Amino acid sequence: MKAIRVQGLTKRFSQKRKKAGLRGSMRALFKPEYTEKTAVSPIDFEVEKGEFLAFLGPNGAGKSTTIKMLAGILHPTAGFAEVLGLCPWKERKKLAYRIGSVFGQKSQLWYHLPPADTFELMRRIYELEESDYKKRRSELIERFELGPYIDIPVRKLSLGERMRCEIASALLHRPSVVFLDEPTIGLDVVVKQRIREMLREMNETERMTVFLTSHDSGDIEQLCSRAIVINHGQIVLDDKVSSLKRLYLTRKTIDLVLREEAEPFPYPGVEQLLRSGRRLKLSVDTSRTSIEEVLAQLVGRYRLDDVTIEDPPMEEVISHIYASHTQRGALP
Ligand SMILES: Nc1ncnc2c1ncn2[C@@H]1O[C@H](COP(=O)(O)OP(=O)(O)OP(=O)(O)O)[C@@H](O)[C@H]1O
Repeated sequence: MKAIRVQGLTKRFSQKRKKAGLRGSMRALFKPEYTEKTAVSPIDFEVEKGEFLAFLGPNGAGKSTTIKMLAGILHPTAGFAEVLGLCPWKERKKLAYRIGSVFGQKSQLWYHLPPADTFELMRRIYELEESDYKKRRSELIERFELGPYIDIPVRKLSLGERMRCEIASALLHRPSVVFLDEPTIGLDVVVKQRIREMLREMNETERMTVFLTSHDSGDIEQLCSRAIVINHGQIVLDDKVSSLKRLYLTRKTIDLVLREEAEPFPYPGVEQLLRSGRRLKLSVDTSRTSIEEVLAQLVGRYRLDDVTIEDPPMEEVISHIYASHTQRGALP
């Protein structure tokens, strides 16, 4: 069964243009000029119930605009969408009871109050029955390990603690579809990993459909089964994450700080990006050699002070997709 259906969904924004200076301001006031910006070109896709979908793209690609249309916050310029059988912008209120959303860059918790108070507000907004609410609340507190934070004002929480509370608060009313817009942004590796585990568990145990946008290829690799890549408002790829990994997520960067001056590290499938003082930065082609193998070699050869492993930026993945698709003539 489909949780989300989208056909020809389009959003164009009309933007007022204003030249610099007082003259420009006067002109814009009396004779405004507008330009049209296409944020989302006609796009089509479907999401199965219980699917964990990655919706990817560089900055300004149209991800948030699409989510806003699917959540009923924005009216599209054209096209059709159905979320849980409802038209988001026509049946927004009805849909709100069945979906949840988390915007990593925008808190939904009251800043000066503890998360427990926002939970209580959510209970009222969603008209949750007292006993069911209490059961769900304890379940989420346990699963997201919120015990120590639930009664502390949000402003005093770390980003990772706050994010766990944000996600739990969005799940209080047991939504069937959840939109997560950059839920791991700004978090350190350990917290990111913990949040990923929690999300995976929720998706598996509750068969919740998750629509995730992220710039972090780690989120996608570890959580999602399918990925849709959007760029300039157009879908450029809709495929299994396993194919995305095999074809496009084939590079990782290892950044090392060594105890001694860095010596060159010639190794098949490894390219040296930087060697300066004690710093060595390498790019690993994971289709040729595994990260584990390279790390084992590095540990055997050098004494290490620090190691960071990074995924390629989304822009790089997109240009890789473009390069291979345009070669085949599949993209404009
Ligand atoms: N209210 C608006 N008015 C005019 N243009 C807008 C508006 N909202 C978004 N846009 C434009 O639409 C395009 C898509 O924006 P959107 O926020 O959907 O991108 P995104 O993929 O979510 O980017 P990011 O990853 O940076 O959040 C951008 O060029 C943006 O400037």
